[in-house]
Amino acid sequence: MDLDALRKEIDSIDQELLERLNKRVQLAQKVGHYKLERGMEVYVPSREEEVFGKLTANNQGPLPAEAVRAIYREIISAAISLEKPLKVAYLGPEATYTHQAALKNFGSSIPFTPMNSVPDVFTSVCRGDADYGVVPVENSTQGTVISTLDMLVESELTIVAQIYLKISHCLISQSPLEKIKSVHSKDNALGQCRQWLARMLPGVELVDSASTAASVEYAAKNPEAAAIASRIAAELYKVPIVEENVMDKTDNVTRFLVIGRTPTPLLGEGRDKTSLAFSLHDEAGSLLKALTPFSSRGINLCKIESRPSRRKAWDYYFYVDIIGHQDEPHVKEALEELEGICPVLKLLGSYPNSGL
Ligand SMILES: C=C(O[C@@H]1C=C(C(=O)O)C=C[C@H]1O)C(=O)O
Repeated sequence: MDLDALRKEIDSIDQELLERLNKRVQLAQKVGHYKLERGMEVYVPSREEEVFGKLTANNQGPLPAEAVRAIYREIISAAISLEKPLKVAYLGPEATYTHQAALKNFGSSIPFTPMNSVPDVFTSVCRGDADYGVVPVENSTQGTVISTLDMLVESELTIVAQIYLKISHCLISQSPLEKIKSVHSKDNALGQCRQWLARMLPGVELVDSASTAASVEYAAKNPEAAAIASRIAAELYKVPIVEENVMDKTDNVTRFLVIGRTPTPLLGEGRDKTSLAFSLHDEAGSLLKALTPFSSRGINLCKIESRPSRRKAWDYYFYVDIIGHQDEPHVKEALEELEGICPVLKLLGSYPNSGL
């Protein structure tokens, strides 16, 4: 085999690819002008999903589907940044899992701004300081991020996309296991490692922090403290990893939401999800009545949970995710019917049911 000849061929393909990529980006810029002139959003998650879907369906290999998606994520990220400089706020500081989710969704050409709390992310998008926000919403082991659900009902923003991220926690500290006096992390992350902590560090104080990355910053300054966070956070804040994979379940996944001001257009073919919240009258059968508009139309419910409404004691909001888009006639009809049944109904957004 002639190594030089193979490399020459690679160089020539790279040149071709680069020319084609620049051509592609120029077309995206034209689309960008069209959208900006009409006040349309530049970032369109449903169109991106269509692009990813076509590419992975037509992919002949040997590139695996995830690699095709990752490559195109970066191409589209660069295209968007040439259409309009987008600003994305996320639950920071740098190197939180939310930061990693933001990168997975928007690619590395988009500038990200860390915020101190979930409500601050919402405020930043509401005020127009950021175009989009990224927040965690639920973890497969530990459940809901309450502040996100509360903010979704309170704010006028809409969910425009979702992101799933595999979460592998590390115990991070300057001290070995036997010298650790306290373990710090976000409450949801501590919960994901509860059994491991009870087994390996019984009796050690567990302290809630604003974020996983903030707990590593704390462990950098306090030698007897440990943090639970990602490998990336340990590397960024230069604190040693004492133990990897300290979460109780290895298939530990967190779902994040991208929030924005304008709804995402329909993708279709059962590939959309809609999130909503409603309250009920205090009477027998009211939950059954509220779910019938969906079941009678064959609309699949993929999540339901309840939280205190904060309006009055023992009044609840039910958070429901359904398969379908609010612009589809059968979903629209179900929502209209539901409006007549529930004292409060709030649509939280329709968006592509993807992001894996
Ligand atoms: C070019 C567009 O704008 C953005 C860039 C896309 C792309 O590069 O394929 C796809 C969707 C949008 O987020 C578009 O809307 O088609």
